[in-house]
Amino acid sequence: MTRIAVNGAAGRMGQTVIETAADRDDLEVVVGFDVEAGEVDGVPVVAEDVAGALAEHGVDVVVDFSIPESTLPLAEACVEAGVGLVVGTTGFSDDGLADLDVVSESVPLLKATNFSRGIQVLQRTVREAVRALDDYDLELMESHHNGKVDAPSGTAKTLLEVVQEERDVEPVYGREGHAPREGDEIGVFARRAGDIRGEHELILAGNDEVLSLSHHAEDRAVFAAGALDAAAWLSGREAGRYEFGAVVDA
Ligand SMILES: NC(=O)C1=CN([C@@H]2O[C@H](COP(=O)(O)OP(=O)(O)OC[C@H]3O[C@@H](n4cnc5c(N)ncnc54)[C@H](OP(=O)(O)O)[C@@H]3O)[C@@H](O)[C@H]2O)C=CC1
Ligand SMILES: O=C(O)C1=N[C@H](C(=O)O)C[C@H](O)C1
Repeated sequence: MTRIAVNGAAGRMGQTVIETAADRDDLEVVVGFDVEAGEVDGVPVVAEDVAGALAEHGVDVVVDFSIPESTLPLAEACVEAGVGLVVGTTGFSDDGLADLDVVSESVPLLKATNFSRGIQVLQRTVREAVRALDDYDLELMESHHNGKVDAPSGTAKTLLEVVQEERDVEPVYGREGHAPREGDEIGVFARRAGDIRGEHELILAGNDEVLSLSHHAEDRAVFAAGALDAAAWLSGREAGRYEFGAVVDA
C-alpha cells in the first residue's frame, strides 16, 4: 500500500486526485498540503511544516498539482524527509526546472506535463509524423478552462519540444497584423474558456492535404489516475529522474 500526500490538495486537480484515490486499493492519500489547513474528502490538509507532516504520516510519495512557487519548497521538504515526488504542476522557469534536476539527485522524481496515457501516445505519433512529413507546415493549438494561469500549456510546450527534436522550427506565439509565415516556423496558440479540461492539436499541412493529430481530455480524473499510477510506480525506487512513458510502458 503506497502512502501518498497531495500538494495543492484543495485545488481542481488536488481534489480530483483525492477522489480518484479513494477507489483504489493499492494506495491511500494520508495527508494533503495547501495554503489553508482543512480537510478534503476526509483527508486532513495541513498548511505548514511539510517535512514534519511527511514523516508523521509515513508518506512514501507526494503528488503535486499546485504552482511552481509551491513545488520547489515542497521538493526541498521531500529531500529532507527522503520521500519521492510526482510533479504535475506546469509553468516552471528554466531555473525552476534546473532546481528539480538537483532534487532528483537525492530522491526519485517523476515530472510530466500531462498524465493522460493518450497524450503519451500523441507525443510518439507527433514525432513520427514530423519525421515523415518533413516539409509540411506545422501549427500547434491548445484550449483550457478559464482558471488556467500558464500559457502555453505545459503539454503544448512538451509537444513543441518533440517537434523541435525532429525539426529546426521557430515558434511564433499568435499572429497579428502583417504576419506572413516566414522560414520554418510553428504557430502556437492558447485559448482559455469555460471549463475545457484540456485540448491539444498539431496540424501538418502541405501537398494538398492536412493531417490533424489531436487529443482532448474529458475529465480531470484521467490526469489524476495517471499521476497515481506514477506515484505507485515510483514508490521505493532509487533517487533519479523518471519519465511517465516508463509507467505507461510498464
Ligand atoms: N500534469 C498534468 O497532467 C496536469 C497538470 N496540471 C497542472 O497542475 C497545476 C494545478 O492545476 P489546478 O489544480 O487546475 O490549479 P488550482 O489553482 O485549482 O489548484 C492549485 C492549488 O495549489 C494551491 N497552492 C498555491 N500555493 C500553495 C502552496 N504554497 N502550498 C500548497 N498549496 C498551494 C492553491 O491554493 P490557492 O487557490 O489558495 O492559491 C490551489 O488550491 C497547474 O500547473 C496545471 O497546469 C493540471 C492538470 C493536469
Ligand atoms: O491546467 C490544466 O488544467 C492542465 N494543465 C496541463 C498542461 O498545462 O498541459 C495538462 C492538462 O492539459 C490540463
